[in-house]
Amino acid sequence: MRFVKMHGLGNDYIYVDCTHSPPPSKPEELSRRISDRHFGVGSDGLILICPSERADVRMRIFNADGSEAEMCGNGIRCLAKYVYDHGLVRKRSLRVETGRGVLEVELEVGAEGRVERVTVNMGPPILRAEEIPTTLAGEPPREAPVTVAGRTFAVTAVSMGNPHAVIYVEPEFLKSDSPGDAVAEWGSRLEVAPEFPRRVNVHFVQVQSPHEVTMRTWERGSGLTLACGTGACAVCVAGVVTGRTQRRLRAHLPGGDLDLHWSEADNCVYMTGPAVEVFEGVWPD
Ligand SMILES: N[C@H](CCC[C@H](N)C(=O)O)C(=O)O
Repeated sequence: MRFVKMHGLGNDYIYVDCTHSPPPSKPEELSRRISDRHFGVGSDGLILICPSERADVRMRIFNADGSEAEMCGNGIRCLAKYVYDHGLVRKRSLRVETGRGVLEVELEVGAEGRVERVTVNMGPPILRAEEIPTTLAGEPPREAPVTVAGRTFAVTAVSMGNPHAVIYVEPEFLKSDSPGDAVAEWGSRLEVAPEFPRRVNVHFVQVQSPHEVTMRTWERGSGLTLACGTGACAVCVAGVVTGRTQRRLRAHLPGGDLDLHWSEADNCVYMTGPAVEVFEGVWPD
């Protein structure tokens, strides 16, 4: 099976072009095996590029643990780059079918004729607790207490098609060495908190200014990642509903920066960032 390795700010996935060949029979199992960073290729998960009857192309995304997610922000930017650069769809405005519906994507093509940066209309945030889903109260739940292993966190919950828990922290919490990694220790516990019946992506955020944050992520189904596109969108929304940051936001993630805008005009969240193709390979069938 031919694959392409791509990443968005170091959030790396294995991409399989299924537009002219049948998809893998067991994508959940394939994602677990191919994502393993020692016994497989190594990635945060698997993304299938599929035909669509509603859009130019369809994206299916599987986390490293094999669970299928509704949406992936870094993934959709790379998928759009792939279909343009590889000549599948030579348009600079694309429509991509995802688990949360059809999304509009705008491509920025560089001097060599390849896509370098992508802007995605990620759609409106989902704020009703039962749609996130969460048992926390609020629309959305704002800085609501969630206790895991005896420690209570103030959680703002938002969905971008997939569920997100946003927690504002002091700078030292984000350091990955002092001692051990608090993001991994507490993110892994919060991921499976009973308040989130479908688990949750967990983001720890330090506010620099009303237009700038630093964040680190523990992803549902993949653990620590260098960036999370839907998570950065959720952080943009959480900042507005908690009054901590503005509708235009730059998020500094370990893998780099994303620019977010939660538009007042259409209630949609726009995300802009890079997409990189690293190498092609063949996985034994
Ligand atoms: N782990 C996520 C899917 C990947 C999202 C992330 N990589 C992004 O860039 O949005 C979930 O289970 O909802």
